Amino acid sequence: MRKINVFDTTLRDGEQSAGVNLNQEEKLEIARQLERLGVDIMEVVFQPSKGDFQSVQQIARTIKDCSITGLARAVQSDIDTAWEALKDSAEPRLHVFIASSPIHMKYKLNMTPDQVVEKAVQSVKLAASKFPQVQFSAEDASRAELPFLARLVEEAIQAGATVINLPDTVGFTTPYEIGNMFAYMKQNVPSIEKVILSTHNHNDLGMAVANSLAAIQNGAGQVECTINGIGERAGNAALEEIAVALNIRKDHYNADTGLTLKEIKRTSSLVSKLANMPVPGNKAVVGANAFAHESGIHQDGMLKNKETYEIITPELVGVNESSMVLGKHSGRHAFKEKLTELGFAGDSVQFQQIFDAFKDLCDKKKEVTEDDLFALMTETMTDAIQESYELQTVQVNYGTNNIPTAAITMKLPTGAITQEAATGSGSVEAIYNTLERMIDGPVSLEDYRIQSVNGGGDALAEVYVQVKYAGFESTGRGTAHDVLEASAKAYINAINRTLIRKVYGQEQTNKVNI
Ligand SMILES: CC(=O)SCCNC(=O)CCNC(=O)[C@H](O)C(C)(C)COP(=O)(O)OP(=O)(O)OC[C@H]1O[C@@H](n2cnc3c(N)ncnc32)[C@H](O)[C@@H]1OP(=O)(O)O
Ligand SMILES: CC(C)C(=O)C(=O)O
Ligand SMILES: [Mg+2]
Repeated sequence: MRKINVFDTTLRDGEQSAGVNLNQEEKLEIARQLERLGVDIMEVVFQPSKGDFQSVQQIARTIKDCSITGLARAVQSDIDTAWEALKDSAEPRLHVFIASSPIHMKYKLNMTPDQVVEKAVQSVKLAASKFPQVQFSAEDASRAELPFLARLVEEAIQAGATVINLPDTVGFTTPYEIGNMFAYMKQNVPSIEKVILSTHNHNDLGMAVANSLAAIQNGAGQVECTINGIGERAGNAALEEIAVALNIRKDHYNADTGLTLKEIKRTSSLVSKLANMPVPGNKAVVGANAFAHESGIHQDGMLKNKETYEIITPELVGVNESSMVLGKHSGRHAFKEKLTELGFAGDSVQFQQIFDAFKDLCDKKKEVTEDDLFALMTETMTDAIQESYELQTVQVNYGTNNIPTAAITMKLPTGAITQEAATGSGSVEAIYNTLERMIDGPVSLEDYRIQSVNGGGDALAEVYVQVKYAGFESTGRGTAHDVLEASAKAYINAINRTLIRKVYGQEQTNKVNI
């Protein structure tokens, strides 16, 4: 099995993402996490500003378990500044680059190919006189002429480079082409075996990871990448995708990174938060949906054997567990599983009724949550349950000069009709004090909210309550044209729901909001 060195450039090329600007503490926090992840090399800066300079020195002094590198143009002052910033690190390293494609040499550098070779040699020699490890990058290598590229690389090796990087700077190449470029170097650069070959790919055509893997297959022993694939323009190759692809497909690549993969999710979240770049839900390996299953056939497969639809275990990359999202594509197996998880075991007649209600709800909502399900279950069961409280009449006597008094007639779960009256500081409290007397046991009102369902003078009042009763917390709703009647109904609805919980054996600690 070949060991592939991971060269993380989140703090250099990643920070080149439009809009990303990490401060000193943030950089150090990311560097520490990259060390925990186990990257081999961390590129932390290019041309440090005053603030950056201190940050780089701090990282260089703090991080012990991986090599720290800076980036420099083929310019003496860049190399000197990088040395000052990095000389205290455990294994200082410099990455020197110069462009190698005709378009870059002619228009950007205004140099001939011979001048580029000369500059490259001078700067690699200078870097090698200071740094124990020197990497040379032929910028825009994927658009360079191969014979010239081979000459430039050979000269850089002769000058003292220990790593040669062939970047696809503008994300232009394809897996097939990059494979050919690496194979060409192996065949046409006499000293190639003395160095480690590195690959560095951008994602302009969405092929950065595929190109990195193709380069590895064709001899690259180092891969340059960033967490979450952040970086200049469309970004760099995503570290987590490369590392997991190599790990899962060892059979195919026969190569591995040796990273502590269970640190991946944490690293991704940290970088996303500090760089203020949200990770798309469908992003491979670290997206919120990477281990979420929504459709019935997949969920059924997952319940029978997870390997039917999951090639990566969530635990491998530090995600707690995969999830089944209930939605309009879900089937009976997943639905039943969820109900069982919630503590309901209903018989088959009820199950079909609840499943139909669930499908109706899916037409109205994008995602059905556990709270929705619990509401659905309790509503269906409230209708079905024989033993429940039922409001018959409510009458309230209210006046500015007398104490509000409520009188209520109610059918009890036993079927008996009973009447009761009580006072309160307001009409609603009078109703609730009366109901509490009629219900067996103390009830604590935790929340009460009221709203109108539709505008106008004949609007319906909707009341929402949350109560604690018989060791359970439960919610209830009631609607009526009159707010007092709606209040009484909501309260009774909440009490009936706790009765259902008792019947269906919900854990007493469960709290479900509707
Ligand atoms: C592919 C990459 O990702 S390369 C890294 C890109 N990252 C960055 O540029 C971020 C940091 N950059 C900076 O802080 C600034 O651009 C600096 C300090 C490096 C240079 O700033 P300035 O001196 O103002 O120059 P500016 O950025 O406008 O232009 C770049 C100059 O470097 C030259 N140059 C570019 N690459 C190289 C190289 N590898 N070796 C030598 N010179 C180079 C350009 O030809 C241009 O030179 P010119 O001024 O003679 O025309
Ligand atoms: C500095 C080099 C390696 C680079 O970032 C690129 O070519 O994309
Ligand atoms: Mg780059």
